[in-house]
Amino acid sequence: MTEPLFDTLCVVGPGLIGSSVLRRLRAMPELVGTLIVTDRDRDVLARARALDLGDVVTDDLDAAVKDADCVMLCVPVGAIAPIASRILPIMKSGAILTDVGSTRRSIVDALTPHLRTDIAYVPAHPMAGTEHSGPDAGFATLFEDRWCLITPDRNAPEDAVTRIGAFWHAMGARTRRMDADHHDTICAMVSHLPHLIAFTICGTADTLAEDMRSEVLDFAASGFRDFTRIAASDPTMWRDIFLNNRDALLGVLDRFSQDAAAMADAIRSGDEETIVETIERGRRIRRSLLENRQA
Ligand SMILES: NC(=O)C1=CN([C@@H]2O[C@H](COP(=O)(O)OP(=O)(O)OC[C@H]3O[C@@H](n4cnc5c(N)ncnc54)[C@H](O)[C@@H]3O)[C@@H](O)[C@H]2O)C=CC1
Ligand SMILES: O=C(O)C(=O)Cc1ccc(O)cc1
Repeated sequence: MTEPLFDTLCVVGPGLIGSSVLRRLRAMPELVGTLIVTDRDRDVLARARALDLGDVVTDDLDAAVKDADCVMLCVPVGAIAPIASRILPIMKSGAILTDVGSTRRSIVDALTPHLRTDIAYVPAHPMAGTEHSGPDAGFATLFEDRWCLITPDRNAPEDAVTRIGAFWHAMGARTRRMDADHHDTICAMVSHLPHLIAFTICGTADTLAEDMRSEVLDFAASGFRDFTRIAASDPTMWRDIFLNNRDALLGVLDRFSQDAAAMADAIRSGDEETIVETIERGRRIRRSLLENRQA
């Protein structure tokens, strides 16, 4: 039998992401010895127990983390640094601290003064999720064939980075290592801006006159429907993402606004060439995305 990757893993926050990790681990008992689950919400803990997500399910954060070989924070971005700074002093020497947060730089900056030389900080962000949240929303195949972006602290030992990589491969993901700022720029473009646009477009539809608004919903074709799926995402999670990735997000939003204004100009002036070119570029991007997925 192969050695487990971690004797004891503690998941803080068994919501969509945490419970998906735990479900997969339940199906691969050889990967981790003991699973400890903690959350600040009693209802979440009751669901975690009912779903049999952990060997130990407790509301005592300190007790949950102190003997773990790896602590994985699966809480909203704004809660990561406060929890990490509280648990770092009591974590076991040689343990790994990781989180699945959707943003990096502000967390790293807040955490750096609290880091210990004998604990490796190796965040890993799975680029997979849904608009649902909570322990019941998770599923074991969520990470299959999806990317997981690993952004290790520069003092993290290679062995710890390799372990976290192996962990996410076992979750079914492909991994890529990158630095925090690069991560934030990429995610601002591929994830945070699309969510911002989805929330905004639903708001725009909602501010239409009452009679038109109900027609928008009655006749919603796939375009608007796709936006509403994304716009159904959790407000706390996305508030934290927007505020913690402010600079990168405002940067791509600015570029997007300029491009939208250029498209408006082209429509106003009847510039067919620019309109067709812009649409064709979209089609090319969609095609190459599908080809990459098949590869
Ligand atoms: N939802 C998604 O599609 C994805 C989310 N992420 C990131 O993963 C993290 C978790 O997201 P989800 O699983 O969607 O959230 P979720 O809302 O489903 O679960 C979060 C859990 O954290 C708990 N929690 C919140 N504050 C806490 C605190 N101070 N102490 C202890 N527990 C606390 C909540 O009670 C909840 O059970 C976030 O940082 C998010 O940015 C990453 C990839 C995809
Ligand atoms: O549901 C969707 O379309 C998503 O884009 C899920 C998602 C949300 C946040 C992330 O940091 C990564 C993936």
